[in-house]
Amino acid sequence: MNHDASLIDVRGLTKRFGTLTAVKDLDLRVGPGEVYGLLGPNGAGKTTTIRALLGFINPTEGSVGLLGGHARDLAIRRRVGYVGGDVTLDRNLRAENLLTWYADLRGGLPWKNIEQLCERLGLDPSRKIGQLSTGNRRKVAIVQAFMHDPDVLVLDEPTAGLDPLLQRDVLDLVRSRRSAGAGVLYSSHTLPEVEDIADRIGILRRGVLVREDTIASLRDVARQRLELRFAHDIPPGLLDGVEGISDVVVDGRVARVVVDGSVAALVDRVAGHQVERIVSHDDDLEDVFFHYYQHDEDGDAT
Ligand SMILES: Nc1ncnc2c1ncn2[C@@H]1O[C@H](COP(=O)(O)OP(=O)(O)OP(=O)(O)O)[C@@H](O)[C@H]1O
Repeated sequence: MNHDASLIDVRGLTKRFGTLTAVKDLDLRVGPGEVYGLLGPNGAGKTTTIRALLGFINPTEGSVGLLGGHARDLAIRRRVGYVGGDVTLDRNLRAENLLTWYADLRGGLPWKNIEQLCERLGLDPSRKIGQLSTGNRRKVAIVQAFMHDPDVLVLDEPTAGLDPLLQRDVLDLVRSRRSAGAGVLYSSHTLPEVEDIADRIGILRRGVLVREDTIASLRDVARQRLELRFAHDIPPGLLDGVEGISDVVVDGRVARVVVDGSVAALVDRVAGHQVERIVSHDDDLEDVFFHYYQHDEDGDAT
């Protein structure tokens, strides 16, 4: 196992495509045994960062370090596992042939390792890639990324197209590598996907890392949306002036509110009014962005 302080070490990365700055002056480090969630809306620069890190494109400025070297060094590449956002695989190959090819690239691996991973994910490796469903093709990509117990994992939206059970399996695989000391860069659109697994997260917006923090701190800026369903029509004014709630919409027996912080005042107010059901939705990432940007006038990349 590697003992470098940072397994992933991006310094001052800027990538321009013509006049567009896709990533601007990005610093990002991932240490051993750490999962870093890289979040951002479409076009924020996540994939560009990853492509630069893996040496697929050259930085305009700055440097990208992997395992104390560069991804173009084959000895380093062999210790990295990568799942790309777009999985393009040769449709005529059988999954097992493709996986063997990847194993050979990495200096050969026991087929038993690959078989175990396929079993764990419920993938039949004798099928042709072209005959597999989108989710099963993604499993092939996941098997090749994890088959060699990599010291660094770079995962660009790895669970897109997978059902929730498989998403959980993938997260378990990530956890096992983390326990073994690997560093993981995990890009996603959504906070819920990474919040259970990431140790730290960074939010990219228009190529700029506008926030880097632990999940707990980030959650502080997320608000909670509640839907309360009453047994009877809601009395007029019932939800007026409740501390910490806003955006109140009352429609017959249903009220929708946004809660900032504690729900105590709201619960006190509706006590005795026969609330039958309360459904809670945490803010999704876009809402967190929105909320966050209200306090971040300088977070623009351009
Ligand atoms: N090869 C390229 N040539 C020109 N522009 C590019 C190229 N690659 C990316 N871009 C632009 O750079 C910006 C960042 O794109 P990138 O794919 O890194 O975002 P992303 O955060 O991964 O988005 P998504 O979540 O949609 O995959 C976008 O505006 C995109 O159009």
